[in-house]
Amino acid sequence: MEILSPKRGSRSQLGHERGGGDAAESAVAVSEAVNQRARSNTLLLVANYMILFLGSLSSSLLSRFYFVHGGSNRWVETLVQSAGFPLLLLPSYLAPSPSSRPFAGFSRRLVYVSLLLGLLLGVNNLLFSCGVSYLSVSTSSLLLSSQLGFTLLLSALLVRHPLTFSSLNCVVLLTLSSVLLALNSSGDRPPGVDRGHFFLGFAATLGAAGLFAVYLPVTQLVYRGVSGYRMVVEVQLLMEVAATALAATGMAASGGWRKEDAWDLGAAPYWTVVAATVVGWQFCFMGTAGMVFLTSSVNSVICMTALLSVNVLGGVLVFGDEFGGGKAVALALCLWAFSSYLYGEYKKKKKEEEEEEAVMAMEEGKETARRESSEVITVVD
Ligand SMILES: Nc1nc2[nH]cnc2c(=O)[nH]1
Repeated sequence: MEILSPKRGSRSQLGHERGGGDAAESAVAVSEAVNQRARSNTLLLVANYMILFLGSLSSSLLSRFYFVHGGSNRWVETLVQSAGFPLLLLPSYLAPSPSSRPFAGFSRRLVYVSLLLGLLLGVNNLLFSCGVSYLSVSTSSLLLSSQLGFTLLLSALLVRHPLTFSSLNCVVLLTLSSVLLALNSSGDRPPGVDRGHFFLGFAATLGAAGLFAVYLPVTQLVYRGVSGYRMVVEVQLLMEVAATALAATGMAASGGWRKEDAWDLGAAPYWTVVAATVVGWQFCFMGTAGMVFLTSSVNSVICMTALLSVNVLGGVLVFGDEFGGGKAVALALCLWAFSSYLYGEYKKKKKEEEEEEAVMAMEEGKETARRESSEVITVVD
């Protein structure tokens, strides 16, 4: 997985920290510094994978729970995806940063770009919740898997992401897994959804897949201008403020937050589900943002789409959905695609680190030799 520029160490800084000694000693110091940096990046990455996994699974199951128990307001399902943005103030204040003032590194342009991207995310959220409410889980998973191909293409165009065998192979296998999942879905059209609404859900989900494929690489471009993880959280916070404003305006225009008469579990479970969904979505989107920052938009969309299949399994375990041979093969295909992709990327990253370490050690060796020879010349003089 490529680790983007903000995490790379400064060679001259690392080299001069020792201030003298022989080449071997300096090389060890350089190697230690590189390893330390790699270790903390890996830790952050693993934490992000876990956050994304928890967020995706919980938000998917809770959204399903909401609709299963009579919830029907698509604006509510749109709003909950971003309304938890104040929670991001927590990691924003906890994240280590050279500057203590929040949003200190923000130019006016970065604020505008973040808000604009947030509006795009808001439209995506609305389309996504329309799809979830009108389609079965497997049909929406199938349609959303098209975001893999779109993102691969747009990332190649916008951020010059290299098309590797590992990523292409994974995209093809995950797409096959989703097709298989859809072919094995028993009730394609959920009860109570007429043909018109079914096709509306179909078009909305394809729209969401397309918008997400634009959102991810553009976000990756924006992250080239940020100084660290804390700024990533702050960009995400601004995006979600804009997405929330969009959802709140839509909800107000459609009559505000009305009591949902068809809800069959009472007020306390209703608000508990809404609150838990808000938290779940924050995990999901922060996991995605961190993944884009630490790796790439392609890696991020691969993780999100692989999780769609895991969410289908969650539906089987929690809601007792049918689990036939087709779903089992689809899930196995998905796990195989994802784990072979991760392994391929891990090997690539290891090789890159070794190469970088070798180059840094060589440069450090040259620098020490140059310093020693100039000291000899001074003594002779
Ligand atoms: N378009 C889109 N929106 C999402 N929101 C949360 N997950 C997704 C996803 O996989 N695709």
